[in-house]
Amino acid sequence: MPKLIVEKSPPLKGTVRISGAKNSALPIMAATLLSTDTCELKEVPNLRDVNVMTEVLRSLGAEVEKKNKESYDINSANINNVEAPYELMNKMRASFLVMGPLLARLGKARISMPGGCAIGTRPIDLHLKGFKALGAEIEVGHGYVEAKVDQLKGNRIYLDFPSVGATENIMMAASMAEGETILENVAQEPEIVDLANFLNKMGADIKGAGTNTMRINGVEKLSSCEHTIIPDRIEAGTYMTAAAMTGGDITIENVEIDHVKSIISKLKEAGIKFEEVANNSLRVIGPEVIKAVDVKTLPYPGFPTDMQSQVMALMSMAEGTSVIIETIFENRFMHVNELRRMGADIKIDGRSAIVTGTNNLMGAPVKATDLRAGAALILTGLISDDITEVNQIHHIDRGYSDIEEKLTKLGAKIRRVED
Ligand SMILES: CC(=O)N[C@H]1[C@@H](OP(=O)(O)OP(=O)(O)OC[C@H]2O[C@@H](n3ccc(=O)[nH]c3=O)[C@H](O)[C@@H]2O)O[C@H](CO)[C@@H](O)[C@@H]1O
Ligand SMILES: C=C(OP(=O)(O)O)C(=O)O
Repeated sequence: MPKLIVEKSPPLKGTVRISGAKNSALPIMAATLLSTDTCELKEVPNLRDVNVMTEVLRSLGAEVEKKNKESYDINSANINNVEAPYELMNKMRASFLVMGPLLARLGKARISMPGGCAIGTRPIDLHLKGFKALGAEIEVGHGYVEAKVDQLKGNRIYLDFPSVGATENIMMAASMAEGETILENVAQEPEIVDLANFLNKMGADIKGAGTNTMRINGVEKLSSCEHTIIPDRIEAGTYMTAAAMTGGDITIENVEIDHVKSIISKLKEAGIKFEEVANNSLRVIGPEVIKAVDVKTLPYPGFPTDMQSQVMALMSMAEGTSVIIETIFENRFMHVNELRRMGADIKIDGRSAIVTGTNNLMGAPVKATDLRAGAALILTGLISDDITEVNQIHHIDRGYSDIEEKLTKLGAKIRRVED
């Protein structure tokens, strides 16, 4: 199994370019199933999850051509299969996002139920509530969700929680339903806006994306379009944290500054300096001493749960004690045990982690329990004495394009080895 070897590194210096957002690319790739024409996607990140979504689309009958490292042509004119089996679902939860498009396009879908994962149980009740409200009959059994409908019909739907995935799945289905759908208490993440922009370019009629209410007028047909995926705000936040922890001075290119406001605001509070150097470029300067700050994860525009473990790594070396509260996922503290193995002083009390900074962090063999946990361990490895060996890096490859190349270019000591 490959692993990453990370050594104590000098302050990071130089420029890093952020890739397209995983959490935009995946729903947008699923949304190409709605089109009877070719969709051209640019800035698709080079990730394991994108490869899995490619496999899922091909298994449904779509033609997916990878034109170069980050551009794809996808044609779903002849999709002919409505089943996403366990073998594919099991590789990536976001595969469930094909359910809405399949229902809208073919009136049927049979999708393996996504299980929980290292960060929580992650139910799909809100997705199903939305499909039912649009007129679909749903049956759950033997590990599969089966849905069928003659014609989806617009409705008024209120989400009990602004789930990102449920918002995306329902908006994709509603974009080809008969009549108007009013979707309330929806997620407002930038990736929702990117998906709405993509669907609208294909001919959909979606208004209000980025607010808590969307109005979707169903259309009969969606066609071709060209679209560039927005930059990954979590990847950007991770490199900001790397610069902060190493006391570095780096420029991050291809970052949508509006999308990282909550991250910048928290990092500024901790003493990190930022300068907007050009359109979509940000200079990040790490201070000599990081100040402890409290963090609470929230739906966008609040502080993202996908940055919680990285900011915990930062607080592990801060001056003072911070409280980090995770409100989105009930079990997203698996990285705590690994950080403790590296000398971090962290106590858990329910959904809160109390982190007391130390300057005695030390390298150790550790495992990435999930994608962002892996990022936190790499970050901690950059400032720890001796060598950190990060195992189970398939999680990291799900969501960080070329991470060791990008970090090496900034002066980090990191390499991938095969065991
Ligand atoms: C591929 C992708 O875009 N993944 C992101 C997406 O995941 P994902 O779309 O799975 O996250 P959700 O916003 O749906 O989940 C948030 C919370 O809602 C709960 N919930 C969700 C759906 C449902 O039907 N019922 C229910 O109870 C979940 O268990 C969780 O506790 O948003 C998360 C929250 O910002 C991010 O951490 C993930 O990186
Ligand atoms: C939780 C994440 O992703 P996913 O929803 O794909 O598991 C993440 O990107 O941190």
